[in-house]
Amino acid sequence: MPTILGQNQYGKAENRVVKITRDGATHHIKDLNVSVALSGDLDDVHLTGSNANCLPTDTTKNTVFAFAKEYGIESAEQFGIHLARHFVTSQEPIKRARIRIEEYAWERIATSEANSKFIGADEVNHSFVRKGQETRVTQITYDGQKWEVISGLKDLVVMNSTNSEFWGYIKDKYTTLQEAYDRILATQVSGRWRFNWTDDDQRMPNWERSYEQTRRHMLEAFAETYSYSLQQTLYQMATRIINHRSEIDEVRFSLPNKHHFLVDLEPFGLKNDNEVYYAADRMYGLIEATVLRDGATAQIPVDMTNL
Ligand SMILES: O=c1[nH]c(=O)c2[nH]c(=O)[nH]c2[nH]1
Repeated sequence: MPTILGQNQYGKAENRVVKITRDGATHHIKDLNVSVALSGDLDDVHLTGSNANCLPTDTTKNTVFAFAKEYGIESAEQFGIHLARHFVTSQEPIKRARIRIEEYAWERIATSEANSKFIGADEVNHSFVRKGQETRVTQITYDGQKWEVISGLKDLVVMNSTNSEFWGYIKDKYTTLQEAYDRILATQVSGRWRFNWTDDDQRMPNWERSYEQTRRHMLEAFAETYSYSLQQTLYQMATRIINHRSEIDEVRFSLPNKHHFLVDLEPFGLKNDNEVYYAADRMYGLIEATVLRDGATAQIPVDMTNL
């Protein structure tokens, strides 16, 4: 039976491009998920095996990253228009381009140190929290005598666009990782903290205020720590909470290292001066640890933060 080729389109979907613009110490982020779909005179590609009219999806991906460097990302609309026009006007067989873009918004982390020095203090300029509320969680256990309250949050995404290094690690025959002296540090925080309130006769913490302040100390520690590893940042975040919140004795974090890889733009004659990154969603390093007040015993289950 003869068949007829109907609607068809192709391209690279979900190009996760992160562009950092450095205005002195003040950094600006554009974080996009760009999907390219091209169509046109592509019958032969499907019907005969000739790829003469096929611009590789790999090329569409490279174009997204190269354009981020060459022309910047003023807005998702401007960037999409530019890409669509490029594909349609530069390749004769390509008659239509559809560019879909999701943009992830970031806000600066306002640390009290930065606020006290007014905006412009270093800490606030390169530390970001992704817009959209995290999920706040709690678990209460009562056996008729003792209470256990473990609270926390998940899906709070944060990024430092500088002040992060990673070097001096073990190198064996399988190690290919290059040492990094200025990298992006980003993670999606899942954390739990255990209250030392265990008894109806004790005064209860103000749970709402405790959450707000714990979150604030955690974010401030993330923003203010000059990091040599995500492990070190984790320890600082947890320690800051324990040092400032007397109602909390134990903190556990599960921090995926949301890797941002510098894109090699040399093949296109472009220099990538720590500006254009590929945000990988997997694989990811997963850094987990419990930090305890001196004398406290660990009770937060090891895999609780990983839910
Ligand atoms: O902060 C980091 N900790 C690691 O343990 C690690 N391992 C790795 O490859 N990159 C990183 N980064």
